[in-house]
Amino acid sequence: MERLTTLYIDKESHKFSAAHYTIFSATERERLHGHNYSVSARIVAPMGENGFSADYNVYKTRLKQLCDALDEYMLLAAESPHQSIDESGDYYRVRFATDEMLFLRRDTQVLPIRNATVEEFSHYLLGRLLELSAGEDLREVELCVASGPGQKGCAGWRHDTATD
Ligand SMILES: Nc1nc2c(c(=O)[nH]1)N=C([C@H](O)[C@H](O)COP(=O)(O)OP(=O)(O)OP(=O)(O)O)CN2
Repeated sequence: MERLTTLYIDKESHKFSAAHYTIFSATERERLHGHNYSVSARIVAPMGENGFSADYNVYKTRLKQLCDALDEYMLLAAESPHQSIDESGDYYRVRFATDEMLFLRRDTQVLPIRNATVEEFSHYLLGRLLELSAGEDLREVELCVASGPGQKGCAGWRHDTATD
């Protein structure tokens, strides 16, 4: 029987501070505000002969890199059905219901997500982590994003054995 191991990576340094607003409907959104988000991961991989599975330092480095790419930005959801985002010189011009908002482009990340929520951030970051980990023998990855203590969203991936 194959031996599998689960690695948990939950480091205080895996965090990003960002501004956002959650969109609830075509006419309702939160006010702009910020969170200190923290990112953690669970990785299932086969045990090697020498009692070592996947090198967690590799995944720590990647998670840090992903957090740094979002740190101290305004995060906008490009795929929201309720807002439009256009480039206007140095700014992104965002239209939501009757609101028009300008954000400096250099302070802003426009992400391929439908809402600026912990669940969408977790799916986005999981996708990015899997891209960085392509070709590695991983069986499951779960990535969680917390907007504060006690509230988080997680996205999961499982190796598709049908394609082996
Ligand atoms: N399913 C989700 N629901 C909500 C999300 C989310 O990402 N996914 N996000 C928010 C808000 O952006 C944000 O979390 C504000 O939350 P709130 O609980 O009001 O404030 P705090 O984070 O400061 O938490 P406290 O419990 O008040 O300390 C809302 N919903």
